[in-house]
Amino acid sequence: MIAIYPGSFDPITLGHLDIIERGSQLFSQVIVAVLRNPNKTPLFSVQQRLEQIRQSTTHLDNVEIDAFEGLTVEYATRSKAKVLLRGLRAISDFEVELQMAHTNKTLSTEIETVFLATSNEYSFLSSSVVKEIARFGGSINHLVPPHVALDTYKCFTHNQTVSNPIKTDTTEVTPLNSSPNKREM
Ligand SMILES: Nc1ncnc2c1ncn2[C@@H]1O[C@H](COP(=O)(O)OP(=O)(O)OP(=O)(O)O)[C@@H](O)[C@H]1O
Ligand SMILES: CC(C)(COP(=O)(O)O)[C@@H](O)C(=O)NCCC(=O)NCCS
Ligand SMILES: [Mg+2]
Repeated sequence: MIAIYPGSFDPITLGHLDIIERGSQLFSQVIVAVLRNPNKTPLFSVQQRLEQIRQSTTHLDNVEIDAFEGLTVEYATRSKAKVLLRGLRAISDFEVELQMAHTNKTLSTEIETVFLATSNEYSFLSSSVVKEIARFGGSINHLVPPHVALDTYKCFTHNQTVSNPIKTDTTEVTPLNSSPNKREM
């Protein structure tokens, strides 16, 4: 059975990756689908996000990456998917997700929404949190894959003084204000 995992993924986090990995154990194929949303101003272009997700999921044979516009259920029907996979972190997610699931059911009775509960260690984690931390020079190495950390730091370097240049070829990426000399007490 094919499942779509739709979302913004701006950028992909370890929380998303956890849902993708667990979903890939449950379904024959998982399509991670980035919504082309003209109403949002994302940090990363759709193309960048697709590449970030692709690099994060090379170890998963039955995971595909795609972008779509319009209604998710219509995209799911075109893709021959029967399931929309979504993650739940908290009650706040539940309210929004339940409304979305019910709305989608009115649009297509064929497609079911399946929720996976977040893993404990990622229950606080969102793309917004990652961007907020990176914007202020904090470390996001424990929150996103290394190449995504690098991309994200780069986005925020143009208007900041970087005392520790970001490494480009390692798995540990240096946050903007990680130098103790730069820290103001
Ligand atoms: N840490 C996480 N654990 C489980 N599910 C998650 C986690 N982060 C996001 N999700 C789920 O992934 C799907 C796509 O979410 P989305 O792209 O909005 O990410 P987000 O982290 O919520 O970003 P934003 O802060 O921009 O809303 C949603 O179903 C969301 O509930
Ligand atoms: C893309 C998404 C799944 C939400 O993703 P998000 O959790 O990243 O905000 C939702 O906004 C969506 O399905 N948008 C496409 C339009 C649509 O199908 N709307 C009806 C369901 S509310
Ligand atoms: Mg969200």
